[in-house]
Amino acid sequence: MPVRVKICGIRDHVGLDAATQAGADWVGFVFFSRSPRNITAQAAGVLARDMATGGPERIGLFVRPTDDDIRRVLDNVPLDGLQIYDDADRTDVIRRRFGLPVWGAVGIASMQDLPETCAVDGLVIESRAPAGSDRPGGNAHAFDWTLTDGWQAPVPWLLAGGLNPDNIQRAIRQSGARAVDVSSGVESSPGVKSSELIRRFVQAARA
Ligand SMILES: O=C(O)c1ccccc1NCC(=O)[C@H](O)[C@H](O)COP(=O)(O)O
Repeated sequence: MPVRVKICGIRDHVGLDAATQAGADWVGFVFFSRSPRNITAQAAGVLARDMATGGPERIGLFVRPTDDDIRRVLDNVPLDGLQIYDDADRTDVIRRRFGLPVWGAVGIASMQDLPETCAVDGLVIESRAPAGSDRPGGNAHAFDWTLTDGWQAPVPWLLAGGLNPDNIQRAIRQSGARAVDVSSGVESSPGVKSSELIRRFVQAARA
């Protein structure tokens, strides 16, 4: 089974088309106002509805969302899953309330941070936000990939944080990941996706 790839922080057709053509498994829309990748529900709705069946699945990212935050997005955007930050206690409730698969994002600094159990459908394992960052993800910040090598993950998981076309093969080798998630590493500037970097990233991840 080839390594599965998520291209996160899609904001326009350039990024979406590049991710689709490269054969990405998922694309992510970030609903977090402090992110350079923030997208409105209206704009994400246009992109998400334009996507052909059989292409990438559509994941919505939220940081400590209220039910209303999620509902407002779902009223406009057909999503296939939710990725939740900083709200481990509520992920199970969110999952049952909205009837969609939920991934929990976990920032790790040491092996002790790797969950042994969880009430989500998937985990996004990424580095803890560096000091001074005002967002829990999308920081282009990598962690020691060997930490996950040999980890008995309770559910399928994605490796994230600081990945790019030049380090992805080493990251996969060292971490044992079978799915990966990238945002900053396929951008020409914060929030602006590069078709060429997306193509190179997916190709390298699957090589
Ligand atoms: O991208 C953001 O700005 C962001 C803001 C708040 C929560 C999550 C965010 N991004 C998540 C991702 O793009 C990925 O899941 C992951 O963090 C990889 O990011 P990067 O290190 O930029 O590749």
